[in-house]
Amino acid sequence: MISSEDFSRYDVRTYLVVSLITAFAVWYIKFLWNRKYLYIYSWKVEGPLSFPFLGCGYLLLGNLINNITKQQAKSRTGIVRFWMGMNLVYLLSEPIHLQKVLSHPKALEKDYSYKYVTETIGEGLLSAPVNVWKRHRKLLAPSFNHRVLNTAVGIFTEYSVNFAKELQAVVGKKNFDLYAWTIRCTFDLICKTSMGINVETQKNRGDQGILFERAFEIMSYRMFRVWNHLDFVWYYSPNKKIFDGIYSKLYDLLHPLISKKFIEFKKELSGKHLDAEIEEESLYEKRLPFLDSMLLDPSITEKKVQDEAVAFALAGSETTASSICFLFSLLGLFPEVQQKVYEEMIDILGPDRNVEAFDLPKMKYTERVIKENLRLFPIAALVARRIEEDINLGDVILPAGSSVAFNLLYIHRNPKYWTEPLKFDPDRFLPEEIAKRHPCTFIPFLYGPRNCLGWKYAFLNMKIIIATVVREFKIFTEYKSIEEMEVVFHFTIQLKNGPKVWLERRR
Ligand code: HEM
Repeated sequence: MISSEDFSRYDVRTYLVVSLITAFAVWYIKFLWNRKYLYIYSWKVEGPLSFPFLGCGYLLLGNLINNITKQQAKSRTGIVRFWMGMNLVYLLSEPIHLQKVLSHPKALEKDYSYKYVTETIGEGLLSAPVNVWKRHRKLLAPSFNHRVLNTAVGIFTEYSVNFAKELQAVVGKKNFDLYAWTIRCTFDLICKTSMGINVETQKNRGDQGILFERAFEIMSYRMFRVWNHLDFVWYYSPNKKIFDGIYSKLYDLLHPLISKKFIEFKKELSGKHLDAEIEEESLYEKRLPFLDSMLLDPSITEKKVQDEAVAFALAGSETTASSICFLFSLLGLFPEVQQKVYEEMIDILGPDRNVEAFDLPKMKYTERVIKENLRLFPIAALVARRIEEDINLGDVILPAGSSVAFNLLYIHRNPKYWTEPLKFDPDRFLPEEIAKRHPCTFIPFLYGPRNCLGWKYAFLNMKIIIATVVREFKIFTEYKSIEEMEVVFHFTIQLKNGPKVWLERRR
């Protein structure tokens, strides 16, 4: 028998549940109504099946980049829309669309998902909101022109020579961990050139750089596995603990050194009048580590410099190291290309001379090889921006509040613009061939005002490493074709089964 007390308790519970459901339904309808224009616009563009709340989240499971590429390959218009949770995202691939959006002043803000990058590594250029980004980019850009970069060639050479010496230890060893060896070199280099700090991971065989691969993997879990967006899920996830461990290793290494530098620099500058022209000129005359140009701004805080240092350490070392891994596999796969690179280096440098700044523009064939490597394997393969104002692409309007994403792997292998896209052919980058293509068919460093700040640095770094290594070693790989070189996406792309290379001494 149900007593009257039970009955009223039951009544109250029902009342509470019904009220909660009604409140949620009202909130949800209002939420949908406020965003109705997003839904109306989205219906006009083709895209995969999506579910309430989850959107097309199922595409993000498994091999994310492959799943997205398959969807794009089906598209007739070059625009695919999909819902990432409640976020409307347009995937663009037509060069004219890319050019318009990437140069648009209201498409400079990074996508919502970068919030998780900021939460984990702070507000560096990579993920900073536009107001912070503008100021920092202006301060840092002068350090990344050819003239200033050339002042650092001696450092790049010294570290690359050490890299080649270190590699002697793995000669003949099949499937050694090339990434681990390479990132020690690129990490030491970025710390030295951008912060003026000797971290010596190459000498000590340190693991800070190696951990970045894992850090990027975890960061992409946070961004693309939508349940990790819920703070309480992330907070208790084992990945968070691993990430925090990696971050604190990096922080413990960089923080005291940067802190000391910050205090010394501010002391040195106090009372001095800073003239913009003198500041820039001083970069050429007395080589300053790149991040020092930030310290010239009296309003800059130590936290901002720390955030930028971490962003540079990640963006500047991991990308170049991964790119070198792809490149070495390709040089192993195409020995005739490797031979031509070797001959070019012998022509320019002879067998023993170190690279100097004036040698770099002469490395024309090697530059084409680097570009063809970046076409086939664009390291930062998936990037996204937020649309703050409606952008009209002709047939389609990208509504304010939506996002755009660019799958560079698809753009760079699109058969509409690249004949035999899986053929490794550096001569696609002969000047006369480049002239035939739209500039946005090849955008490994993106395009427009928020492109990669370090692209010239990356070329310089890669050219010097290649010049040093190919004169010492012949590179081999177990891969038999480019099709076999399957990639996985972890914020950057990596070879699923590693570079599979080994080295033999040339002399
Ligand atoms: C092969 C090497 C590299 C590739 C393929 C690459 C690619 C990219 C791409 C595609 C972006 C845009 C990311 C986005 O919008 O989400 C980017 C941004 C950036 N990269 Fe690179 N990068 C490379 C090397 C470097 C190096 C060596 C540095 C530093 C020395 C660097 C520093 C940066 C910075 C600071 C940004 C943020 C720029 C901004 O928002 O203003 N990158 N990079």
